[in-house]
Order: sequence, then structure tokens, then C-alpha cells
Amino acid sequence: MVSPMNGRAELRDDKVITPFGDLAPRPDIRPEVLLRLSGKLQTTLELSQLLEIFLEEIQQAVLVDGLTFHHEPTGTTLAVGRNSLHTANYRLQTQQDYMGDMTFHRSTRFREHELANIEGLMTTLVYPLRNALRYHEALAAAFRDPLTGAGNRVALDKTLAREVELSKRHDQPLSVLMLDLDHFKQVNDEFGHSMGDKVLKEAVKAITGCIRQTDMCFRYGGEEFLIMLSNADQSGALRIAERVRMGIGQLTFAGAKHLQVTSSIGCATLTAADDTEELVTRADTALYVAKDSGRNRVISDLDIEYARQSDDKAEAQAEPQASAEDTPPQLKN
Ligand SMILES: Nc1nc2c(ncn2[C@@H]2O[C@H](COP(=O)(O)OP(=O)(O)OP(=O)(O)O)[C@@H](O)[C@H]2O)c(=O)[nH]1
Repeated sequence: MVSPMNGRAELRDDKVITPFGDLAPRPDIRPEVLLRLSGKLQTTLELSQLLEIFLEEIQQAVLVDGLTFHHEPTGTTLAVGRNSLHTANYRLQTQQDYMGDMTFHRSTRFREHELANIEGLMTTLVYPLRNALRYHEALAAAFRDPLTGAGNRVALDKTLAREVELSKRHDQPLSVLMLDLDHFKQVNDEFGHSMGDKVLKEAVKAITGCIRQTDMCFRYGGEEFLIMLSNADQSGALRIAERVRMGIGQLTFAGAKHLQVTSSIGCATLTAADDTEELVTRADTALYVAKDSGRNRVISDLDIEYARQSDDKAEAQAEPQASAEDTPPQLKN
């Protein structure tokens, strides 16, 4: 069903136009146009491509500057063409599925017969759009950890490699945080495995609440997460890490009043010499140091580097100096 949000018209997915009054304009589109459009829409499962094809085709029948598609359940918003002052909004729905909201834009007001044509053309979009949404969802699920909704290792490998490359090419900073929940085994042991699962889910919510939309959280292992911070240098990354650590520390759980969760975080920032593996290894080493030095803290790879340098310096200073006593006695002849 294609129904305008303003309630002026209704077009059902069985392609029968529900009369909205005898005087209401009917679509004035030749069947071969609908057939061609329908054929073209079946050539792709890519949402953005589908919308591009649709806009291109309807522009031949109605003057439209652009369209925006929004699908709440998957958080998808896509815009094609130009945004303009006047809009016509539609909700796309079959009897089983809600398929999103579509907004058409243009600089002048839409007239009734134009809306009728848009609605007529939209009937061809319903099923290709549903297929594209299902494809989009299946694709997204393949890259997501089913328990927490964080990205999985497959997604991490793909995304991080791309981000490292982009960061180097555009000379922009990139940091990663390796986060591990502290004493998580005890959470399972004392509060049960399903509470453990709940903690993992809430931890991911807390993490995503502390980072930008362009940043990403991946489940690295059981209770270990990698957070990728695009465009964040070392000081920015440390600030975010501290925020994440605090956010997790403030979590409360109904039915487990005394449960308090803390996390240890290792932070590393990409250097010119790094590849993906080196960056992750440095964050992992920093995490190990955070665990080793008491947990519930953030340690950066540079802290480790400074500590190493000052150890070297101290060692060098402690090396025995050659003194008169050290010089072997000279033999007199
Ligand atoms: N509930 C739940 N537990 C998990 C999941 N994945 C891993 N775990 C548990 O996480 C625990 C991790 O324990 P350890 O590796 O000993 O680490 P820890 O207890 O957090 O100790 P530290 O990391 O040293 O602070 C194990 O008991 C795993 O069974 C999961 O998906 N759900």
C-alpha cells in the first residue's frame, strides 16, 4: 500500500487504486512506461541504485528534483537528487511489511494529477523495494554479532583495512580502542550466563552511546571489543576511551543490584609505519598493560613507549662508570 502521509490518497499493493472521490485525478501513465520501469527496477538489489533508477524514470513523467527514503527499523536513510522546498510524503506498506517512508522534493507545489502519477509509478517500486530491503538486512546480518549487534570479525577485517588505507591517503588520524570487560567470568559465575549476555549487550549500547556515528564498535572475542575511531588523534581517542570506561562503569542491571561492571581499555593511534595488524597489536599490548596494572583504566600505546624510553634511560644512567678503582693496576717495571 502506498499511502500519502497527509491522507489525500491511497494506492494498494494489489495495484487497485482505491477511489478517493470521483473527482480525484487518476494516474495518466501509459502501460508500457510502467512495464519498462518495472523491468528496470528488477535489475538491482542495491537500495541506492534502485532509488536512482526510480528517480530517473519518474522524472520523465513528473517534474521531481529528488527523493529521500527512510526505513526506521534498519536506520536507513538515503537521498537521491536534490532537496527542495515542497515535499510529498508517502508511507510504503504491504499487508505484512512496513517498507519505509518516501519523500519527493521539488521547488514548486505538487499538483493533484502529478501526485496521482507519482502514486501510479510507485506501485512498481513496492516489490523491488521489499526485495532490496531484505537483501540489505541479510547483508547487514552477515557482518553483525547476533548477540550484541556490534560488527563481527569479518566486518572488522574489511572495515579496518579500508579505514587504515583512507587515513593514510588523506593524512587523517585514526585510533583504535581495545576494550575488555573486567572479571567477566565472575559475572557469569555469580549472576548467570544470561545476565552475562545482558551485560555484553548493555556494554555495546554504552559504547555506541559514547562514540560518533562514523565510529564503529566490533566484537573482537568473547568479552573483548574493538572500537574504531575515525579522525581521532591520540588525545581525542583517550578522551573517548575515558568516556566509554565511565559509561560502562555506570551501567546498572535490574535484578542484579550489586553488579558493577568495569572495563580495561588499550588505545593506539595509527602511525605512518603501521599496518592494520601493528595498530591492533599495539592497542592489544596497551590493554594487556591496563589489565596488568589493576584493570578499570585506560592505557595508551604512547604511555608504554614513554615508560620504555624512561626505563632505557634509567638503565643507561645506572650502568657503572669507569673509575680509577676499576682501572686495572698498572704494572711497574
Ligand atoms: N555470558 C557470556 N559469557 C561469555 C560470552 N563469551 C565469552 N564469555 C565468557 O567470558 C569469560 C571471560 O573470562 P576470562 O577470559 O577469564 O576473563 P575475565 O574473567 O574477564 O578476566 P580479565 O579479562 O582478566 O579481567 C569466560 O567465562 C567466557 O565463558 C558470551 O557471549 N556470553
